[in-house]
Amino acid sequence: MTRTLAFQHEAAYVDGQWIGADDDKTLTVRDPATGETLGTVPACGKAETARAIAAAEAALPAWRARTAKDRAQILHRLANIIEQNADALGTLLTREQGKSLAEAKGEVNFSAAYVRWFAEEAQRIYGDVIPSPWAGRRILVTKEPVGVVGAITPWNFPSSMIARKLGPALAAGCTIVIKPASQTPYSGLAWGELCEQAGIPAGVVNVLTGSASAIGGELMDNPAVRKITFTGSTPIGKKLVEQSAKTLKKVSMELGGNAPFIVFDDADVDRAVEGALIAKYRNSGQTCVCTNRFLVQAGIHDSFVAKLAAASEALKVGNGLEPGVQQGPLIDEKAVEKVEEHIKDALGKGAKIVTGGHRHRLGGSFFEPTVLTGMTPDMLVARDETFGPLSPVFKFDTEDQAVRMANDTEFGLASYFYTRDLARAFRVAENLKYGMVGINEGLITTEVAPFGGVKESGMGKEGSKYGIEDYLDVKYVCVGGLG
Ligand SMILES: NC(=O)C1=CN([C@@H]2O[C@H](COP(=O)(O)OP(=O)(O)OC[C@H]3O[C@@H](n4cnc5c(N)ncnc54)[C@H](OP(=O)(O)O)[C@@H]3O)[C@@H](O)[C@H]2O)C=CC1
Ligand SMILES: O=C(O)CCCC(=O)O
Repeated sequence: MTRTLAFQHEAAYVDGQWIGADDDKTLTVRDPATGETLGTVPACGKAETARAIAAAEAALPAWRARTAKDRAQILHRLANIIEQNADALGTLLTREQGKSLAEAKGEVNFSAAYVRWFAEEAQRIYGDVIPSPWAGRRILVTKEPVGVVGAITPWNFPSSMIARKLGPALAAGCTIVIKPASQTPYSGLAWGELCEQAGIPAGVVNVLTGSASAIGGELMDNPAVRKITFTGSTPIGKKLVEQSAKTLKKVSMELGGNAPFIVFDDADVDRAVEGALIAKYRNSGQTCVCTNRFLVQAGIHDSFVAKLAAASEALKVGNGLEPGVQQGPLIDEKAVEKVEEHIKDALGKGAKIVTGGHRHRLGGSFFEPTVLTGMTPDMLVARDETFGPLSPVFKFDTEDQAVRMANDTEFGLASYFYTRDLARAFRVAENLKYGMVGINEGLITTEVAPFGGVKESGMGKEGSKYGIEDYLDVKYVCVGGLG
């Protein structure tokens, strides 16, 4: 096993063992900032996945039999270990993903926060006693772990997307098989070492890298897996829902978005620009809750655009390991091509570049933070998630028009708007067909609130008291013969 960075494992973690692929095949992992090869990970397939599922199934009875307090203590220990190693885990994350070290460490600490939150929730899995319609009987409701969970996670948050799945799964008494994204597998494999250090028994957590279709296929087909949790693109999410229907598993899907960021004439424009920067450029625009469309009311359009452009231009682009860098590279060349395609399409239909618009002089997959104006609904970016540092500004006149434009998408994940009018705040929040709404705030993700979308952005919630429900089955017990 080669190991150059702390927590960098070049092996999959199955049943408490570090293993290679059966055929010794590997995948290469690159640093998106330098193009340098970081190392390899096993290219596992169906057989290794079946063994991981069998290990998770074997570990299930003992794990679910532990007291909630015991599971909570272990999860708190896991959170402590993550926090103690935030620097090393953050560095590993920046190397494989590209985001700035500050954001990477923030993500790692956020992982710890999820684990800690669910350590607490483990102890609040309450049932009910329902008033019985029959004399001599009692109606009890209990909640039980669903069983083995299959988790598939993306490259944009290679640590925290695992935390929001592993945390509730383990808290509920489930065991888990995780497939991290192939571009960022090390932060996923690091969970193996973290769980080992926390004393989580072999088989409770398994992490496999390799072929998405082979690992995913086995996770979907194997009847022992009772729940699938996925974060990634909508087309793959739909495919997994279809595949998992053969064995009728519970599913949670955190899929794509097309977040509107509406700024009304009565907004505090400086506050809106501050929120816009984080809602747009966090992780270089590569989050599913990133603003995809700015909708700005005519009266403040020009001043908002001028301030947003100045702030976008001032962002420091570079290798995420360098001090002060705010914008790392995009994940790969394909991601850059998508941003270019959206810009080219918009310019062809009449948009204007206010700032940026091109590949960054640093080369590779670095891209200039970009602001476009003169946007219209027929442009690609109005429908399709850019997943990059592109701020397209659409102008509107009335509140009704803004809400109509915001809702004119098949997605429904995050939305944001800025206003100082209280009645408008409630009206617009209620009319936005989104799972999450930020009013006068551009960063709303927290472990204590329910994260999730409606429409084609998916189903299920992660984080909060709701986030554990998908990992539980409700059982009704009727006790008779009580006289
Ligand atoms: N909601 C979100 O947070 C995310 C949204 N996206 C959106 O999706 C676009 C494409 O990104 P991309 O990385 O390709 O997203 P994908 O949905 O392809 O990948 C997400 C995860 O799913 C896995 N996967 C891919 N194909 C299958 C399959 N057939 N069966 C099982 N698992 C599979 C991937 O594995 P592998 O890495 O091995 O291919 C990865 O672990 C982005 O530009 C963005 O718009 C992307 C990432 C996160
Ligand atoms: O992009 C995602 O899938 C999750 C975003 C998490 C966050 O907002 O930190």
